[in-house]
Amino acid sequence: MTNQMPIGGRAEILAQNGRVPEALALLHDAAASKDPDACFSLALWHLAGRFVPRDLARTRAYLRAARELGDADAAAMEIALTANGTGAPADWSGALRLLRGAALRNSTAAAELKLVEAMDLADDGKPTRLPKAEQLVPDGAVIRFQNLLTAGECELIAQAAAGWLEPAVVVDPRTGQQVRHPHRTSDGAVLGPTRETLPIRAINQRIAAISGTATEQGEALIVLRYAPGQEFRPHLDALPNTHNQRVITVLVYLNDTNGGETRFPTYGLDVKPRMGDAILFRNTLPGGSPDPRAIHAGAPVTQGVKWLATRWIRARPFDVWSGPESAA
Ligand SMILES: O=C(O)CCC(=O)C(=O)O
Ligand SMILES: [Fe+2]
Repeated sequence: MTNQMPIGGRAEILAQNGRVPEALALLHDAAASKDPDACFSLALWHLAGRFVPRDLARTRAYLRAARELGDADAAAMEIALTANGTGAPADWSGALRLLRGAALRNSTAAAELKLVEAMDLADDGKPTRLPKAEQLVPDGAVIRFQNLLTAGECELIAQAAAGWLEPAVVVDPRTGQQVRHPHRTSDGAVLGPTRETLPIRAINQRIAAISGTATEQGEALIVLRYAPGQEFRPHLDALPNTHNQRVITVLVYLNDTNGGETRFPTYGLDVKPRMGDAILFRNTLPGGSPDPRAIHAGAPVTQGVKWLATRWIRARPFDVWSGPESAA
């Protein structure tokens, strides 16, 4: 039986049973005989620092090897890490070259390439034009950018997230069990650096551009899906204790929604979700402490679903790899 299991799975079981040297020998031998699954497993272990020390340069080398041996998942991850600068300086044009290669063999990559080629981008993948900012409240505390994303871009983000959605959960302090969060009842998916396909990278750079921030200040893009009745109750996005505060939030609506308005009680403002529109607001006062006026909520959806992408932007570059409180 076990021999039918991909080599990565076999190595995983060995390593979990404390037989790490055997697991590594198995993977290294298989990688030397050009097994793509062994190369991909070694890439992931070095990326996560699982069973081996973390080593991003090795991650990149093993991803390249797995891609050259025909592994489509490795190819996708290599493209993402090339563009976002994980393991080597960010290289948009190198990533685009890899995507052009992948698009010849893979329909997902081909669809991504088509979307990226339709964008007006500079050589570093940054946008050359932006929609104009529209102040929704007199002091400019909430700003809207209509049609920041195209319908095709919205659809791609929702599709990319669909496979990773999980219910928002918290740990019940009494039982230690994970339970659904009554405060935020939607399902969510985190599109972190390994899932940052080129369209998503370009969109993250667009969000950075409208907010006047560096792309590296953004946390991973989060996609939320609300079913009828689901909501995000009034809250502040700023964190209670942090050295690197969430200064700005950008929300992008991925579809037209019935109900599900983003509500700002301080301003008596309800923003109706319209596909492709983004809103931006500040979460902190000039001194850096949380601004209570930024309280907001996602009202319950009345019919159909609401798809939303959220980018929380920190005061300084934010390294998703070394934990929420670390600043690069
Ligand atoms: O669903 C909404 O409109 C609000 C979402 C939100 O507040 C957030 O993602 O931080
Ligand atoms: Fe929020």
